[in-house]
Amino acid sequence: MDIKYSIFWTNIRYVVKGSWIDRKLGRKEKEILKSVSGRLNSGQLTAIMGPSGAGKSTLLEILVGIRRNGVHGCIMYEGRKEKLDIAFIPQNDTYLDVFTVNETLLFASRVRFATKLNNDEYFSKSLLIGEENDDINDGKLYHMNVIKNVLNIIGLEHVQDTLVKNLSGGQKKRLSIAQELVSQPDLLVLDEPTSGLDSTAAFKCMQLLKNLTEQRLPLTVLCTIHQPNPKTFNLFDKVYVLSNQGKCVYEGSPQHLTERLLMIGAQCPKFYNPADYIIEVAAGEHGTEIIENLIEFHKTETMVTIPIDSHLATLDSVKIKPNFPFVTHFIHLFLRSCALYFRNRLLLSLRLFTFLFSAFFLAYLFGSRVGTASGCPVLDGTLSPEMAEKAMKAGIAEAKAVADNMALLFVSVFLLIGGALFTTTIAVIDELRAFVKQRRNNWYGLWSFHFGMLLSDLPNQIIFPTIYIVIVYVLTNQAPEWWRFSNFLNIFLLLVSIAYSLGMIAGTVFMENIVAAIFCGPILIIIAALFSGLVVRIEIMPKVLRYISKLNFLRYAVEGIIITIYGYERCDKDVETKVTSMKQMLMGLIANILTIVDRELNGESDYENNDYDKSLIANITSSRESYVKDMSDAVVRAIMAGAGAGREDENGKPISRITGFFGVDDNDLHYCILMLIVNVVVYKVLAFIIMQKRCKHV
Ligand SMILES: Nc1ncnc2c1ncn2[C@@H]1O[C@H](COP(=O)(O)OP(=O)(O)OP(=O)(O)O)[C@@H](O)[C@H]1O
Repeated sequence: MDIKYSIFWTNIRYVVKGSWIDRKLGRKEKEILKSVSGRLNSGQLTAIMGPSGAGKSTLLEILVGIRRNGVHGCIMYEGRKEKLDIAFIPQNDTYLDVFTVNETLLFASRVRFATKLNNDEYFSKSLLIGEENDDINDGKLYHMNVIKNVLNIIGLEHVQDTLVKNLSGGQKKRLSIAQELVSQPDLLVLDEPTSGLDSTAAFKCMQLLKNLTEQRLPLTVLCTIHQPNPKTFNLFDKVYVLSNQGKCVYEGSPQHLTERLLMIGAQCPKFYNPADYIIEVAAGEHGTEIIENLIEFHKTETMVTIPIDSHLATLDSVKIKPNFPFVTHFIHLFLRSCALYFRNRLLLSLRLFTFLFSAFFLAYLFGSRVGTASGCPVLDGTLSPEMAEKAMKAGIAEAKAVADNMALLFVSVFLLIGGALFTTTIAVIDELRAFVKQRRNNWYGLWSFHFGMLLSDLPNQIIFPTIYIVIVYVLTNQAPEWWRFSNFLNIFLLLVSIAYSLGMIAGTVFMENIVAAIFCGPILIIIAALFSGLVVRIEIMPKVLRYISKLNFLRYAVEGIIITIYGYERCDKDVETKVTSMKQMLMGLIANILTIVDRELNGESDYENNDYDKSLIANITSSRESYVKDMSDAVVRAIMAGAGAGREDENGKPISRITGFFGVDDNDLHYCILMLIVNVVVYKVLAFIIMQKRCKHV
């Protein structure tokens, strides 16, 4: 067999230190792999075997570079090939269920082909297409040919138009292999490709891999396998067996295994599967001596000989690190995200429900008059005992209506935040799991993935919330001014955009635990609500918490919405005229009363001789003008406050009582919007950074 390259690992130790809490609790570090060495030759089908928990998957992940922390020893490469393209297929591969087999492969072929074109140094025509169809300039034809050939090799032609979610377990495993084959990696690494398959399906899967190493592709395959049946076991060119102590007990061909066992004095019983026997030995079922002997034998045998003219380097340095073509990948990923968006019926229905159905329902529930409540004084401009009674009742009714409207606005805030946050969390987890594997296998980069997803979700972030806001604003008769509507809409769109980023962050941080990711949503919303001034007024918060509330995007959204709806002269001229007229009437009334008192007092002789009364009269007379004005202003304000609606600004203009209740005034609006924009940018950048960091370590 022509060996083009080898990968060898020497004295690999893997130590798990445990978390900070583990260390504090005195839990010791755990050595999972204890100085294991071995070799992988190109063009061969190699299996790592061993009892459960021996460290098979761990070794595999160390070799492909997924696990780095706690790894000691070295992994080297020797051969003439400059660069090595390694594809890793995890045990539980992730699929985008809503695509067909053909679509899945077409996407894989397109993005990987674009990468190859962008990295000339390792571009070569696909060996998967025949001579007659090798026109790589005819993109569509090229991909069709690649897919046709891969499907033929893998044996999935008959299900090419089947949705991935409808494939059997074995077919899914084949699809995983097919996705990687379109780009012809040099080394295909698979963690338990036969798990969940019956022995016939497992044999077929391994036979396929064996054929790949022998036939049309110059492929090398390394995989882990549990307990292959004899037929499957004999397919391997080499098996590498780990003991339950994390040490290698055998490295060599399956056919030589019984011979080796004999050499150390152990005998595989007749009619017994040698694979089963060596696993029993490795698990310690036949005593420790036999294991020790096998380990010793392997140690003396593992003498790595390197040809003088070979290219020797660390495996890391020869792994391909391609430059990704951003624009091409962005287009493919954008189109894929759009297709995912529309094919994911559950999410689409959830979004439609959140934004459309609930808009009509809330408008119906709150009624068409709820938005007309302005929180302004409801005095009728006359001064009479009946008026005071009427004003009191009207004021209370106004206060209740305003409270209803506030409830509607806040339900809308939480509905739109929740809708964006939850659906994004679910969608991100789905796409991110696929991304991690595909990124690891050099399909495409984070930038194109992130922006493709971001852009494909823009309609969701703009169109649905806009429809919701239009329906609610119009049907509940909110203030009929264009600028108020557009401000209101903008604030909600900014809010949805922030919620989208939060959903991304929650989905990214907890991508391995969907329950935790979903649970994060309500927690985030509750914390934001607590510091928004909605649940607890900012004024009564302890000073430290007041500062914290300044970091809260929801505070700016709530204040912005209140000013937009109730600020900026929401109380119209009519209200102002009525209040002024009432004040004047009251002024006249008080002035008349005082004049009567004045005259009465002057007519009494006693008062002429009494110094106290004289000064009283003088006081009343001299300060009458301002006194009467202040008095009437105070009485009208008291009526307004007592009636539960409306108040005055420092210039005596009537304003909605809601802005006062929340301690905001008109000048804060631009600041609120600015802060919301800042929050949008901060959360978007944060989502990207977290995604970058998170995907690096998965
Ligand atoms: N990060 C970790 N922290 C603690 N223990 C770990 C960690 N990773 C792996 N282990 C332990 O290392 C051992 C080997 O795990 P590994 O998954 O490699 O076994 P395996 O041979 O592939 O088993 P199986 O065949 O059951 O999949 C197990 O005991 C596992 O619990």
